[in-house]
Amino acid sequence: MSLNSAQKKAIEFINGPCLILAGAGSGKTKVIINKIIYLINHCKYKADNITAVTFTNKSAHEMRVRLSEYLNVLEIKKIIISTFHSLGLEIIKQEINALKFNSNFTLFDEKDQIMLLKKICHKDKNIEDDIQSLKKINIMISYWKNQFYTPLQAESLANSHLEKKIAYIYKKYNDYLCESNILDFDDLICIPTLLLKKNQKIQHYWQKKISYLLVDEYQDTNNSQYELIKMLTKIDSNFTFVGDDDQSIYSWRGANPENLLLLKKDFPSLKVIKMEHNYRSSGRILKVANSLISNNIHFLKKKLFSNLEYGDLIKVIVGKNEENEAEKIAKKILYQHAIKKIKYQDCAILYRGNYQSKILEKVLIKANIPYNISENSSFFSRPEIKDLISYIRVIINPNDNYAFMRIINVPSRKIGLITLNKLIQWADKENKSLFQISDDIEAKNLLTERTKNKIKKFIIWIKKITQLSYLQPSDILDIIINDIKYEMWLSKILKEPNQIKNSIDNIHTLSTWFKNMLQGDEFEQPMTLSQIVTRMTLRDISNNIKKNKRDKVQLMTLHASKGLEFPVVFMIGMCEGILPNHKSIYHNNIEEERRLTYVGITRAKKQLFFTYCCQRIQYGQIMHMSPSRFLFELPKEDLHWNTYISSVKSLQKIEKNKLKIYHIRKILKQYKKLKYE
Ligand SMILES: Nc1ncnc2c1ncn2[C@@H]1O[C@H](COP(=O)(O)OP(=O)(O)OP(=O)(O)O)[C@@H](O)[C@H]1O
Repeated sequence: MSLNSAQKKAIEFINGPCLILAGAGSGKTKVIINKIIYLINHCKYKADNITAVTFTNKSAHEMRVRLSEYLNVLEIKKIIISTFHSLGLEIIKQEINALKFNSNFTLFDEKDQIMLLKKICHKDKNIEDDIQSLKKINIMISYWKNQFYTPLQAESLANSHLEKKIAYIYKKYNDYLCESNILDFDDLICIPTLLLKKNQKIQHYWQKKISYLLVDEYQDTNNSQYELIKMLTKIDSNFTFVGDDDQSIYSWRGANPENLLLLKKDFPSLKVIKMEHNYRSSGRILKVANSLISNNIHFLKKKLFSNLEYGDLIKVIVGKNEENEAEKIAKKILYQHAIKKIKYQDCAILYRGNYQSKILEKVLIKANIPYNISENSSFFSRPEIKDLISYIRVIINPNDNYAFMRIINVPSRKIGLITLNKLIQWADKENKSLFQISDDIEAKNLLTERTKNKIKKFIIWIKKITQLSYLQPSDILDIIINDIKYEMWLSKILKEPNQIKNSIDNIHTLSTWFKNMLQGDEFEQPMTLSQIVTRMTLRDISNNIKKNKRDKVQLMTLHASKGLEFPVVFMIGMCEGILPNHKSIYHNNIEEERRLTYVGITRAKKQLFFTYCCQRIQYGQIMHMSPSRFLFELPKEDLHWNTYISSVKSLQKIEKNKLKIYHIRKILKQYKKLKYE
């Protein structure tokens, strides 16, 4: 596959800062891969001086795999290919001596953060401590951190009494993290950025080490990530950032598409190269996508074009209610599969929010259509994995209170909440960790001898495991699982045999990952236990679980579909209040919703369907829905608004014509299970 002239230009421009404005499906992955190869083979860059930053761990992995077709494994291992967070972690680890904390720090994920905030807020009667309020506080703290505001600065900038209160919670939260030698995700960017700002020697070292920086999905960088980029580069550095302002869909996570414009200001010699040739979608799909996105304000103009065939009309399917909408989608898929011989796996159903998948799943099961749902929650959110990782966290850092709290009575050691509360109070009062308090439990009079013995037994066991550090990490994990009889515990607390099986499978998967990571593979160096756990907390493992390869329809949110492509795409719930959603309508943030719709449309290669329903049940009430405003922004001549076209009738016609194919009969049976008009 040869490169087009814009792609060539993008690869061969080396001397100076470069921004590639890459439209959807224009081959940006191909360009980044080829640029790395070009840097090494033609420009004599050393592999260990090249750093490529990707948006997810999954894309980092894919990049390594694709590079392995062209470079030798040793060379690939030398290139830093990671997310911003992993890069930050790398800098922290290497520069630990210049920082205030110990090298045995552990990482807090969102659930740990919420638990800590709950504890802090619980003491304050004026602050709500329900999960939604805690999440909002967490977002606020994260926002302040990413703006590099200290709790004091946050307090002085606070506009309301509530914000002042949250700034105070922020201080408590930060103090706790510092005392316990714990970092959260935002720290992984902010700490190295501040360090590089403060310490010129360290900054020069990293600027020299990363003599060529590539950043993918640049439009999704937030303020602190941009600051980190600036610390790692000089005004005339050689770098390539690839982005598409039309695919910026993470403003709710702090992403700032205006960072694209800032680049020109901060790096005046910036060369902007546009890639507008789309290799993915039919001409009609591209026309519709261009037409939609032209309603957004653009600072950097680009217009995608395609040389592929113009393609079929885009269908708008209308259901009476949600179930009927789902049934119509199911029928279309069965029709595509049976008549047009399209594989299930080539069909994707995209939606705005996970809540939309429920009825869809129900109908797909009913219609016997195999499907694969993209799990938004990471593998590490599963309770059994959380438990085991917490065990490892305590073994690495016994003072990690949240991990300690999670495991003290899992499996049950008959150490109840009352005892735990007493331990927490003592720990607070004496400014010690729960482990330290428990280690000194003999001195506490308020507990019975029996309870003390249970705690002592637990502490002795932790100490015993801590001393096994000479063993392989996977063996340590196996010992933990055996010692605590974890599988037996799961079988006891989980009622459904399926659930038990899944959980046990997950534990085995974790154990296998430990073994693999310990040995290293062609892309990764072997790791220590501490490195594995830190990496695992960082990694969105759900992306790396080997997906069942069977032929299945793909269900996922529009956000999760970014970067993917499918021959047939169904965009469902195309109505006001869903896409755009209520919140964006209320906050007048329609442009981001339009970009999200654009991302969805540009996933489709050959066929695109929009669906919506006239009535939905919301909060127990029937709501009358109107079609999404975005549908009216598309060229009329390219849409076919369907009142029901009976795919069943066409199937029956084929039957009548004596095309007695077993396959079609089977599909007809499936059809009949569904209600239809
Ligand atoms: N020069 C080329 N000739 C033919 N096909 C190409 C060329 N460049 C890229 N492609 C193909 O175009 C498709 C889209 O490429 P890719 O997935 O890299 O796009 P992208 O820019 O990352 O898209 P998006 O941002 O929408 O995810 C791929 O199937 C790729 O193989």
